[in-house]
Amino acid sequence: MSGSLPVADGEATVTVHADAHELAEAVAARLAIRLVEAQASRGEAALVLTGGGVAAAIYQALGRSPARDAVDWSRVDIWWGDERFLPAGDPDRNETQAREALLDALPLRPERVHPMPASDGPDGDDPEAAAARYAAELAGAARPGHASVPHFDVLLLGLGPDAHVASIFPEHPGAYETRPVSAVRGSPKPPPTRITLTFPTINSAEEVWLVAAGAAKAAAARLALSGAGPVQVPAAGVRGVNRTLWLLDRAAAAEVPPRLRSVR
Ligand SMILES: O=C1O[C@H](COP(=O)(O)O)[C@@H](O)[C@H](O)[C@H]1O
Repeated sequence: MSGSLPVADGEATVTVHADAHELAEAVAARLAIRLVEAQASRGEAALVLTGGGVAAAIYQALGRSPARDAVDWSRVDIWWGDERFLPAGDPDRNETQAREALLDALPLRPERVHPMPASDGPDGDDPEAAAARYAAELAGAARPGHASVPHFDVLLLGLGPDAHVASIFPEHPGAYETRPVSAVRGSPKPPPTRITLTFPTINSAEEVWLVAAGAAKAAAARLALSGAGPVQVPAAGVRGVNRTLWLLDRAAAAEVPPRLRSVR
C-alpha cells in the first residue's frame, strides 16, 4: 500500500525505506524494471540523472545488481538534470560521479550519453552559452510534436536540505525560468556556477522520482509535500506527467505525516 497526496495538479506517492542503503538498493531495482518496461513499450528508454550522495549510492547499487543485465543499455539515452559547471573530469561534476559509479561499466552507446557541457568545453567558461547548447541538444532529440525536449521515461532528482532540486534553488532566478535549460550563477551550494533543467523541462518527464536520505532532508520533504510554493521550496514544483514518486529513507521521511507514507 502506498500513501499519496496531491502535489501541484498531480499526485505524489511517498515510499519509505528503512535506511539509505535499502533505499539505494530499492531505487536501483525499481529503475531497472522501469527501463525494461519502457523498452518493451516504445523500443528504447531515456533516463535523466541527478547528482549527490544518494544518487551515487543508487548508481553503485544498480551497477552491482543482477537486474542491470535485464536492460538493453544500447537502447538507453542518458541525460542530466543539472551539472556543476566545472572542467571535464572534475570529480565534483555530476557526470564524473555517474560515470565512475555506473556508466563506465555499462554497454551504452556513447552518442546516447548526453552530459551537460563542461567549463572547458566548446563554449569555454560561459554557462549561458553552455545552457543554450544543451537546450539545442535536447531540442535535437525532441519527440515529434513536442518542440523542445525528448521523451524522458524517468527523471531522478536529489533533494537539498534547502529543498532545491536539480540546480533550482529557493528564491533564485532559475525558479522562474521558462526556457528549457538555464545557467545558474551564485548558487548557495558550491560550486557557484551550474547548469540546470528548468521546471517546464523537468515536469515534461513521464515519471519524476525524488530520492532523499538522512535527517537533514526531513524539513525539506515536509515542506514540499505540504503545499509550499515552488519558488520558496523548489521540490514542491516538480511532478511527472504520469507519476511523481518520493523515495525516502526513514530519517528523511520523519516529518512527513504518517498517513502519506508507505513503509517498505
Ligand atoms: O549539488 C547538488 O545537490 C543535490 C542534492 O545532493 P545531496 O548530496 O544532498 O543528495 C543534487 O540533487 C544535485 O543534482 C546536485 O547538483
